[in-house]
Amino acid sequence: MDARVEIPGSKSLTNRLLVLAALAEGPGVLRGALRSRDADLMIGALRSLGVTITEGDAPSTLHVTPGPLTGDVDVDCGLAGTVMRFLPPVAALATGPVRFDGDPHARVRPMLPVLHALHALGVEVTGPAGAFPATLPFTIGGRGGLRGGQVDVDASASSQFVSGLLLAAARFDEGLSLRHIGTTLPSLPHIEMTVATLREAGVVVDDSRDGIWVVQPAPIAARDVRVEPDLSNAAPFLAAALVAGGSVSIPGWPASTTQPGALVPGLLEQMGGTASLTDGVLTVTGDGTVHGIDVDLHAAGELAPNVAALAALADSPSRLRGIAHLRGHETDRLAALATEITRLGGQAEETRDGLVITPRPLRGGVWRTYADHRMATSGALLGLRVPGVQVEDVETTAKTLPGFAGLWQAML
Ligand SMILES: O=C(O)C1=C[C@@H](OP(=O)(O)O)[C@@H](O)[C@H](O)C1
Ligand SMILES: C=C(OP(=O)(O)O)C(=O)O
Repeated sequence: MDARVEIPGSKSLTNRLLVLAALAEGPGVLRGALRSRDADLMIGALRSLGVTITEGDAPSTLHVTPGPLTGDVDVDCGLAGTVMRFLPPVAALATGPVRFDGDPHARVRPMLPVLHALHALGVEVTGPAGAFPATLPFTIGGRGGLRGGQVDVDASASSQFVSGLLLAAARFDEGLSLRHIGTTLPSLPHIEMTVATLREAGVVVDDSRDGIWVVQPAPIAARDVRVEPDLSNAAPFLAAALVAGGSVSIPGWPASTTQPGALVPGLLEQMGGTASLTDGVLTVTGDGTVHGIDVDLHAAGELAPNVAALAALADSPSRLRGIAHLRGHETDRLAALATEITRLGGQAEETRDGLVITPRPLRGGVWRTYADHRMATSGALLGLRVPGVQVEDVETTAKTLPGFAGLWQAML
């Protein structure tokens, strides 16, 4: 292979910057924004809350004009963790009830810690039949503002509980002092991304103590910002260079970033490739050799499905650790990966906090995707090596990368 692939904007940055633009003190612009199911659900929800969002010269240019946040609206979260975890604190600022729901599987993704935190901060949170909700669906009783203060959150199931509260916190009267009280904390780079985007918008955040974040109340600056490409979505393309042999280049690779996808080049080097960054173009080269890996992915769990697919094609066993929280992702990713790798003749076992994968000769068959975009891209990787792999519902990649199948085809 010798391919160059342009990757659209980062989901995590797009949905943070949309929330901050919606809460800002004036109109702002996002350039290079992702347009995908998750981003469009965020746009739709913010519009229904009273924010004006229009396209500029391209669909990826978004003009955001904040307005008074109005309630008595329904928010469809789809399967987007960023929508279901980032918007309830915003809804608390709206003037009326905001009803949240989503896809069938979204109804089992963990929500309780963020709902508990809002309740502790004085927000009315109700579930069906009046019970306190642990998952979607639920209703946030917006009162047009929130005092804020101190709150404890167990974020061991998802960093997004912390990010969501921090993103809205500058708009609370007293800001927020948030303490994580769980034993583990996944995806720390995503919390650092939240802190960085807040600081770039002029908000003062103190993160000098482990597990404690203090956000000062302040106006959020209106800005004109460019979104980096989604480095986690670059992962399957770069990994393809190892599986098929050859080179894959991604232009627009940032020199420094808070995206956990920054770990991709190093991971692929450990697994047998070489990586170089020249003039903003990241190139990974492989010769068809894939080595097994023993890796703790708690900081970058969203890379685990692609790493697991590579591991199933490797010349030695692999162990993926630190990713128990993947059981609460789009699907139970540990179960899904173990089941699907086994279905193709491989050997993959779940551990308490990850997977052990022992390479075996694989055969073709249907690779089920469980509505999970990263299961789909993982199946595509296996199909580069194993004849007859059929990826079920490849369009599920539209969650963060519509057009994945076309980009993949063009790469080959
Ligand atoms: O804040 C974010 O943008 C994300 C945080 C992470 O969530 P978890 O901490 O729940 O893994 C990550 O897996 C997800 O893809 C995106
Ligand atoms: C976990 C993921 O998504 P979400 O933002 O829905 O949590 C992911 O994209 O891998």
